[in-house]
Amino acid sequence: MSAPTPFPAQTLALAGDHGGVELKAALAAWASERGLKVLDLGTEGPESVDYPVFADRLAEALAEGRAEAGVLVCGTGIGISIAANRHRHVRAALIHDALGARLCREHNDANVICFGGRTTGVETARDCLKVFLETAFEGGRHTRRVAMFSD
Ligand SMILES: O=C(CO)[C@H](O)[C@H](O)COP(=O)(O)O
Repeated sequence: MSAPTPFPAQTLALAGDHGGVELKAALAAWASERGLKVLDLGTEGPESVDYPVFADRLAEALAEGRAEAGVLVCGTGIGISIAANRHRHVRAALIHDALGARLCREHNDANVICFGGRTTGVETARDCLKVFLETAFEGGRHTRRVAMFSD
């Protein structure tokens, strides 16, 4: 059931706090069915945990080449995206719709997509993740701007 993807992600890492645990599980199952390797970095259950820890875990997995793309989920997706973007190699986008999912790849070369488990439904998040994985970075004028993130 694997589909060709212009975003060369073979392994998708997922992480999140207790506010995102159910959405993360649904997205992990979807990604696995789609033929992606899935690296679930926790959290596993409903016990309260601190989302920066999980943003850091995912950033480390990307830096070490254990995954090429990531999904982060907390209650709103806000805190975990802020935490993830403190890492220079992470370009994390908090996404609510398919247009955002497309544009964060085309314009921003996002390598991590973030969702709110308390704000975004499973179906919407799945649609957004599909678009995210199927959309290539456009390059051109956006290359210069994205390079400025790490200057
Ligand atoms: O969305 C989040 C951060 O942006 C967290 O999931 C949220 O703050 C956790 O809240 P609580 O401890 O009340 O479950």
